Amino acid sequence: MSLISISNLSVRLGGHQALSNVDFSIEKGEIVTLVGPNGSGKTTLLRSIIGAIKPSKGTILRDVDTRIGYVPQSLTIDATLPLTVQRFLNLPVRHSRASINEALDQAGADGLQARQMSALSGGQFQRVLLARALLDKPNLLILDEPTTGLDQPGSAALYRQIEEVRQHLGSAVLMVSHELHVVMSASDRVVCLNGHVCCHGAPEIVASAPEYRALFGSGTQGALALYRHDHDHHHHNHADGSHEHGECDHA
Ligand SMILES: Nc1ncnc2c1ncn2[C@@H]1O[C@H](COP(=O)(O)OP(=O)(O)OP(=O)(O)O)[C@@H](O)[C@H]1O
Repeated sequence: MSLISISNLSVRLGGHQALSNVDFSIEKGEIVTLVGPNGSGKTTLLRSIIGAIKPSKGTILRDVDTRIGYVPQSLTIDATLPLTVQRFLNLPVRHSRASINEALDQAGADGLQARQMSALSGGQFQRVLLARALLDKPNLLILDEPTTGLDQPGSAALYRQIEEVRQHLGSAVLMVSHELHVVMSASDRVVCLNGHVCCHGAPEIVASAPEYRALFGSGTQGALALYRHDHDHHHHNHADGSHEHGECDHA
């Protein structure tokens, strides 16, 4: 059975239709990247998978063996609140010192135990979030734009760390990424979301799809298009929210 198997998922948030009729699954050990413009429902899909958002329609099935580790897009910690890394990793559930040390080590954040959360650099903070996600030895690691706020070298280093973790744990990885080289080189599958699944498949198949090109284009313009998502394809049946793969239904 798939680690996660989603069918016909629709989510409404405060009167807004965030997701419509999404089918999606993730298998053991695979790396799946979610791409899509801002507001396209990527975080909503991830939060639905971890059970933080209740779907208005559809089903999300988890294999009994599925253990999820989740790294959120951002986490605000009150800077006036004294909170060491060690204590943060013991919330809400206490873990042994050995497990905490091991998780920090795997996340490349060894030695930060006694530091204040509010005093960490962006890269260290993301690594501590990664360590927290590793505490329960997940076989599915879910990361929502893990390199947000990091510069290029910091971001490359974090992706290397994630790859190391994946090899060590043999876990599947589901992540949102805006970084083209990561999407293209490090994913088994790419899912392009825009309220519905626009397009999905192996990176090279998705890359040749008009929907993907509308997102990525080429060069700098392509990187910008990722955020703009010039939508030059037609959505048949979009008004009723039905699923549409267009010319990219190769998966
Ligand atoms: N609590 C809420 N109430 C109403 N609308 C919401 C709520 N949370 C999210 N939305 C809307 O749902 C849509 C999907 O949001 P989501 O955060 O999933 O997008 P995203 O693809 O992760 O975006 P980004 O790339 O900017 O992180 C957006 O239009 C957003 O404004």
